[in-house]
Amino acid sequence: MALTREEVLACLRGIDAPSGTNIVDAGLVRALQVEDTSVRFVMEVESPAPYGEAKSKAEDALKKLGASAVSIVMTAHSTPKPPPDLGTGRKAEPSGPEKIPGIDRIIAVASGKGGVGKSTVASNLACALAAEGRRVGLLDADVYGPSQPRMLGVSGRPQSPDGKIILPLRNHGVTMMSIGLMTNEDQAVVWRGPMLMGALQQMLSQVQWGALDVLIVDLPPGTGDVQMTLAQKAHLDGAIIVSTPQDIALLDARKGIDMFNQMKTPILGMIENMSTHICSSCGHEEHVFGHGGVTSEANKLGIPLLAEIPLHLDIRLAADGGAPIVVSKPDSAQAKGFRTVAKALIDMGSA
Ligand SMILES: Nc1ncnc2c1ncn2[C@@H]1O[C@H](COP(=O)(O)OP(=O)(O)OP(=O)(O)O)[C@@H](O)[C@H]1O
Repeated sequence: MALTREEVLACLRGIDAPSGTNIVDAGLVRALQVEDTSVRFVMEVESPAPYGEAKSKAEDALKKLGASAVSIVMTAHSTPKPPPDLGTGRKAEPSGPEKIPGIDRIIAVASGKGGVGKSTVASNLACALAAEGRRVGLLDADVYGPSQPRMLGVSGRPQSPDGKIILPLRNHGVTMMSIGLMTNEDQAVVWRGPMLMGALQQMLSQVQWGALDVLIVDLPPGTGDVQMTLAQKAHLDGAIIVSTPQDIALLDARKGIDMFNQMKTPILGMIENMSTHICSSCGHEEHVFGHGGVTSEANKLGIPLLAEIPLHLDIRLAADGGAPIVVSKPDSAQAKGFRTVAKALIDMGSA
């Protein structure tokens, strides 16, 4: 049976940190994501060794509670190649949402569920906006599955000449930074500063973005701490919600919309991804995940439907190959939806 965030937190309150306080109240549980029976979170610790026992107890307790998959990532010092000093390793200081100097607008690309194509949409939108002449940044804030380095075809570690400012990477006209570029490839998150949330804030303020018309932020799926932190720390000009048409994805998308409404972030629109499938050999059209679900949901909620993006092999191959479809086949029917959204955002004054 699906677990709720409250059940998971209550369960984790039964696990003590070495200080004697339980790991939730000790502030160690961060970026908690509960999806059906899968639970993921980050334990923010200075050094992992003393917390190993608490981690395994938490895993056992969550499995007993009914979790089918548990992923707990400890933030810790990376030994072989320390990333640049991102500051003092302090907690994000409490402050309200702020405009980031040099960045005119910030748009979050979000989804309720993982795997619906949020990162594919974010990278194609960023490249399509760049092709329209906009100055575009892309921040990959998906701490669990950073995929933008692969999608934009960039690799290598960002340089930090003075140990403070981080120089982002650039490809296809897009300036990009990803948490994935600051970690070792086989580790989900290893951060020198102990605070993941502080790290997100620092990515916004210490990365040398230059002057941008728009920064696109690729969020982790769901409605967790990263989303909240972003909305609290940065002035978000709008959110785009990506969903596949089937009910279960829409149900989660609705939660995302609710969260943005509560945070007073305007929803610019929804995108239905994997809308129709056209067979690349025979041209037959079929609706793998149903069709029109997002359109009717958007109508119901009074939110614009920005595009219906087909499920097409070329979109996946382009994303995996490091040159999104709007770059590799800009005139194709598969690229059209993304390019239309980019133009619409510019027309609305949102990008
Ligand atoms: N319209 C599409 N046609 C074909 N393949 C697609 C399409 N959209 C996304 N994909 C593929 O589906 C997979 C998941 O997409 P993506 O990583 O963008 O999802 P996501 O929502 O960002 O997932 P997560 O949040 O879990 O990282 C990728 O392999 C991507 O290439």
